[in-house]
Order: sequence, then structure tokens, then C-alpha cells
Amino acid sequence: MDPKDTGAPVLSDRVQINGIVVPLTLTAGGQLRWPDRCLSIEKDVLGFVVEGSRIKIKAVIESGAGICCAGDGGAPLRKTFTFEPLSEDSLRLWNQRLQAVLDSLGRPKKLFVLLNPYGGKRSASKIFLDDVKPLLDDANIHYTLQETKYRLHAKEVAHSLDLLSYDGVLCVSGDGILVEVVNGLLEREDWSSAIKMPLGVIPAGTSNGMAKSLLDSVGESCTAFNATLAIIRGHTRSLDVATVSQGQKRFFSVLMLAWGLVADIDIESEKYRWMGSARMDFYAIQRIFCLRRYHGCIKFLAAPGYENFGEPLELEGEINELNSNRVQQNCYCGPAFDMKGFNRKIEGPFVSIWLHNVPWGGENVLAAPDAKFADGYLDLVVMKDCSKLSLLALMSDLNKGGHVRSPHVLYLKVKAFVLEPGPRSDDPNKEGIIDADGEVLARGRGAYKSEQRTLMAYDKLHIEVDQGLATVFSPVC
Ligand SMILES: Nc1ncnc2c1ncn2[C@@H]1O[C@H](COP(=O)(O)OP(=O)(O)OP(=O)(O)O)[C@@H](O)[C@H]1O
Repeated sequence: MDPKDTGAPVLSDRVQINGIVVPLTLTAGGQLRWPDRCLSIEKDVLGFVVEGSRIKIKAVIESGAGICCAGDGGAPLRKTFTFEPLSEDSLRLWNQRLQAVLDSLGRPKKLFVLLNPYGGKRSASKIFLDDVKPLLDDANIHYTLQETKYRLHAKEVAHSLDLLSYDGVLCVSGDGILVEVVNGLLEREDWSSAIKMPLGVIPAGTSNGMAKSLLDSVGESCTAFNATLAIIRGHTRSLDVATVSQGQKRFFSVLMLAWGLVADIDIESEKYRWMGSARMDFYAIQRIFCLRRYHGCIKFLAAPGYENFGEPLELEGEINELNSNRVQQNCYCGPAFDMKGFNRKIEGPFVSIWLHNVPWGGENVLAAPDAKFADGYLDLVVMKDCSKLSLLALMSDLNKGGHVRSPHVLYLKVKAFVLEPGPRSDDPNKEGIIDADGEVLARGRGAYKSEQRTLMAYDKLHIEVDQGLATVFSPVC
């Protein structure tokens, strides 16, 4: 039984279920009980409709769930329970009381849905129709659906959306659309209120790291059904946002930043897109056998407990440079915190630098097992040198997060970070790629598709974390 449930009835009456008259009780703790079933309004009930003299309760139950209030953990299923009050007065009363309990839960009533029809296996529209829409309809949630028509369309929409008309923005996509929405919201003049809009993500892309991180944190599998349920139930959590800056240019990241091996695999494997999800593994093996190392330097403000990583550093110039770039802008410019402790550095060459905000980088990549959604830190995974065989073993451990325990890997938490990327150690004319949240933020000379323009130059970048700046819909235990 729900521990909050006092058991005291707020409405108890005789109703007809399947042609038999039975007692039905709604308790103060939000349970709806009749002789062979008990539903928790908060956990099991999505919504209800009145059809003629009947009330239809739209619920989700665990498959194979027991009779009363205890499921056995099977996959959830939609199910409708119908009952018929014996008088019109009783019907009205049930309608009012059930609605009052649902209203008290603070669930979203109107959502703006962004759907990328070209994400992942181009299945977002089908996922929406099969898994998301039926649940939203059961929950009586109204929505406006907007398909994204081009790159950065979602950012434009988020930049101008009338946020007062919605209780949340839902992305039926991979991580890319969510990141565009965050960037669009933070470039608004009203960014400080706009970024509080709860954001939801339904896994429908190639990389679904945010959906996986949220669902896995409560032991749920990463499915569109589970993600939609979490959004309908309306619980939220705060999410750190990292500001990547170079001069006046800004990119707001909620997932990760990579340079070196991980970035090269992520971006260059696009040429093998026809292979589907196997493309990453295939290209990773290629990259490991022809391993690149990059000259460069990283500087950081370590989280408490991680101050012994790297070498000591004085960083006065960096602080002044960063603060002088935070002027005359109407949008969000990144957190302004005291950077006096910014005093560690590690010199290259590096095999890989990987910063992570949430644990999962994709559904099979547990990049940063200790990452927390709103601890105010990024998890930094540094690899300087490693034999090819150890690297292969390490990459195959990524789905369990075992790589961070390797003696070849430094794993720590940072509050702020400076990346000074350099050329490849085997060829000074070739530089690398900086990958932020799956998009190419900067490409160096001689790198893959180096003729294409990017937001930033392959040069020094600053990254700072703003604790819990954004809000995401999240399942609860
Ligand atoms: N109609 C469109 N045509 C082309 N690109 C689009 C369209 N809509 C969105 N995009 C771009 O697709 C990118 C990836 O989107 P999303 O994250 O949904 O998919 P993904 O499958 O995880 O990513 P990818 O397919 O690039 O690996 C977005 O950043 C966005 O800029």
C-alpha cells in the first residue's frame, strides 16, 4: 500500500463493474479500490473520460500485475477500467473527485512536441503514433506537434515559442533536438524564465544518451513508452548546463564534449552511416589500429576531492579573458562564478579527452558512471597513452562503464575547463575535431570535412558549468 495513503475514503459508493454492483472507494491518499483491484492514481492512472453514464479509467499496469496494488515488475501496458455509477449525482461526484485528485498532481496539460522525422532510423513519426500519442491521449494532454524541417529548426522554434501556452517541450528525437532547444531557450531575452520550462525527450534517434540516463537512473529500460510515462507523471529534475565559449561565441551543452579518439569515432564514422549502429564499433577498431595522439593542454578547476589530478597552475590571464567576454549580451552568457581555484593542468599528447554531464553518452555507452544530473560538475575522462590491445579491451567495457577504472584513464570531476587543442603528434599539418553533444563544434586543418564551417575555431575553448540551470521531466523511483 502507498505509505501516504491514510486509507480514509473521500468517496465511497456502489457502482456497476462488468454488470455486477460492487463497492468502489477513492481514498485520501489517491487510491481507487474495488473488490478485485486497487489503482494508485499517481502511479497507475493516466486520466479518465466520461462516456454517457460510464467512467473509463485509463491506466497503465505492469503486465502480469497482481490483483491489488502490487505489480511484479513486468513491462507496463495500457488498460482501460470501466465503471458505471448508479445515479447521475454519483456520476457527477466521481467525475469531480477524480479530476480533483489528478489536478493535485501538477501534471502537464499542454505540451509542445518537436519531432525529427529524419533522426536515427527515421522512425520518430512511427514511435510518436504507436507509443507516445496513445498515452498522451489517455492522459488528456493537449499537444501541438511540429516536425523539424532542417538543421537548427528546433533551436529557432524554441527561441520564439510562446512558452506561457505550454507546460513542457517534448523532443521526439535523438539528443540533437534537445540540445537545440536548450540553446534556443538560452538565447532568448527572457532566458532565465525560459530555461525553467520542463523539457522531455523520447528516445527516437541514433544517440539517446539523455533518455537513457534519465530512465536508467531509476532502473527503467530506455523505451519511448517509459519516457512518455515519465513526462505524463510530470516529475522534474534539474540539469546542469555547460557553457562552451570562445570569444563572443557560445554553445550550451547538456551532454558531452569530446576531443581526440571519441570525437573522431563519433564524427568520422558518419561516412559509414549505411551500416546503422554497427558503424561506431567498426570505425572504433579502425581508429584504434591507426591510433592518433594530439598535442595540446587542458586546464581545469577540479571538484573538491579531485585537486591532486594534474599539475598546479596559475590562471590569472584566463579569468580576465573570460570575464571580459561576458559583456553586452541580452542572452545567457554562462555562469559567473569565482574561478580563483582554477589551478590544475595536464599537458598532452592525448589519445582522448571526454567531458560528460550525464552518465550515458548513448544507449550502449556508459561514458561517465559517476556523473550526476545536477551536481554542478562535469565528469572528465582523460586518456594519454595506452596500448592498442588495452584500448580495445577498454572500448569493449564502455557499455558497463568499466573503462574509468583502467590504469590508463584519469577520471575526475571538474567545475570549469579550458581546452587548448593542438595538432596530431604524427603530422603537424593535421588537427582534430571538437565534438559537443554529437555536433561538430570545431574542425582543425586537415581534419575530416575540414572545409565545412563550424561555430567555433579549432582553438582554445572555455567550459563552465551552471548547476541545475535547466529542468527535465524525469521518472521517479
Ligand atoms: N528535417 C531535418 N532535416 C535535416 N536535419 C534535421 C532535420 N530535423 C532536424 N535535423 C538535425 O538532425 C540533428 C540530429 O537530430 P537527432 O538528435 O534527432 O537525431 P540522431 O539520430 O540522434 O542524430 P544523428 O542522426 O545525427 O546521429 C539535429 O541536431 C538537427 O539539427
